[in-house]
Amino acid sequence: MRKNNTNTTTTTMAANSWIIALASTALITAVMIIMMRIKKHKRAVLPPGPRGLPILGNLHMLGDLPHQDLHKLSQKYGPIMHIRLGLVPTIVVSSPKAAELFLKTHDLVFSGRPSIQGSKYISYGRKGLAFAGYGPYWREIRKLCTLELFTSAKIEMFRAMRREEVGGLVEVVVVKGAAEDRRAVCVSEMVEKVVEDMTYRMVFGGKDDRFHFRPIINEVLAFAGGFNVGDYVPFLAPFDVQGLLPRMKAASKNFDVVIEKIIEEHIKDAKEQNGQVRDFIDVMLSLMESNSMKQVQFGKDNIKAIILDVLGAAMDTSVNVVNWAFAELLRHPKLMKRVQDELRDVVGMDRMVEETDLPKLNYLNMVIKETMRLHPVAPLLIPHESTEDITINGYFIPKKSRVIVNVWTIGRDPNAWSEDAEEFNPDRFIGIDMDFVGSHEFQLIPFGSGRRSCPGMQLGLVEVQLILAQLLHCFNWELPDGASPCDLDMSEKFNLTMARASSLHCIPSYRLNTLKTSKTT
Ligand code: HEM
Repeated sequence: MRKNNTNTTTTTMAANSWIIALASTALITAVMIIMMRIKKHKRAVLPPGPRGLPILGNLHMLGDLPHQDLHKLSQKYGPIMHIRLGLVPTIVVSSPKAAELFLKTHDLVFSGRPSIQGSKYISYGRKGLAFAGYGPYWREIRKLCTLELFTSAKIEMFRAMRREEVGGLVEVVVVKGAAEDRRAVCVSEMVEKVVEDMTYRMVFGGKDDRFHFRPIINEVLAFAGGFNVGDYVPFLAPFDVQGLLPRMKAASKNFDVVIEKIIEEHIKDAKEQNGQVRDFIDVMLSLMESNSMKQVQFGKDNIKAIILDVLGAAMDTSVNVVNWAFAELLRHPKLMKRVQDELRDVVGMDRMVEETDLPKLNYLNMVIKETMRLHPVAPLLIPHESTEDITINGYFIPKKSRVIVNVWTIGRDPNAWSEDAEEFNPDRFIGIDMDFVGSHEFQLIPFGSGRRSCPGMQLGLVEVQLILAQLLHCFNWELPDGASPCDLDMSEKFNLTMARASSLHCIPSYRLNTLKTSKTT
């Protein structure tokens, strides 16, 4: 008995020594790993930046126009700057060279998107594209969008629809007599309406009274672009100090009710259509039925989230480019005349512009580039997030840092654009082969660049070119009440996208020899 007890005690002691030895080894390894990380971090310093407050960090330094506040800070701290938004380390990138490092050289590391509190409402729990984190899900959805929705074939498929809608825009101005009576019209409202209608027809196959998606799109953009304290100071999230959540919940519920009905109608109609695809919903429903996605269980929520992304991404962006270009041309009547002279030479005065004319309108295309340089519609892109620790130019950037690329500053960089960078001068593009995604030393990137760049760029550009060309070809425009072009208000309003703070009102007068619209040609 005693012997037995002694044996058990010896076995227990041996087991204990093993446990102690293992625990000590684990502890020493853990301490060594931590020491190595500390050492690594000590060697690599964070990029320079302003000191922040406890908890809030630098949030208090950002006002209604955060791109301008960040611009001023970057003038002091340089093109790779570190700030803290609440508890979140944030890197602000503000020069073409720095943008190339983040969006090209190390694109893979910076292709993440931060998870935001509102994603439950604005993207059905990150089931769309724009707010999905980097990984197999995002890759599969991105492939769907680029191969099935925003292809050249789809852009072509909707050409007749765009012709009809933009032709209708001209008719409204003429038929309502504004051009004849020399009455001012609200150009911003007209452009917003035509882009909305084109988007609805492309996504849903029609436009009807149920589609009042503008309010939810505004809420989505406000939530995604606004600086929601809960996203930066997680322990404050449950308190919703800015009162954003109830607004968001209501908007997303309204959207869901309408979109559910529209999808159900499409499912019913599909049976009678014999598989004929009319719009984006049809495309996605056929993918849902074929069950062909490898990584993704593709269901109705995925379709809804993608639709919400497309509406958010397509409606405000093109409208803002047209509005800013129109405003710059009103401010520079000589440049407006050059665009109109080009239209007269290329298209003639006996017919309206067709999409086949667009590639020949070189000067108009330079005007659009110059507009997007000075007035990028997403001045801070959509925030990116680093997916691992990385050291760039000797600066340590921790995993899960938010990365903001200030395209607004890049478009004004005097080293890239010379001393007249603040001037609106489309001629600066003469003889320079520069695309919109950084082909020329990353100077012009209004659609971003790399993996997360805009997949709808071609579609957006066609819409912008067509609307601008048609409005400038069919009408001469002047400001009402004898206002001087240099008095035109050019203030900005930030809501993830950057709109004009005030609407554009101007007086049209008809320019073509005959009234040939979509109905008569
Ligand atoms: C002139 C019009 C447009 C401009 C200036 C524009 C600009 C942008 C920008 C700056 C981004 C973010 C890039 C980044 O974070 O690095 C983006 C993303 C996106 N855009 Fe556009 N866009 C336009 C039109 C469109 C259109 C017409 C569509 C679809 C019909 C679209 C769909 C998207 C989507 C889905 C994303 C998210 C991509 C992702 O996260 O993978 N955009 N766009």
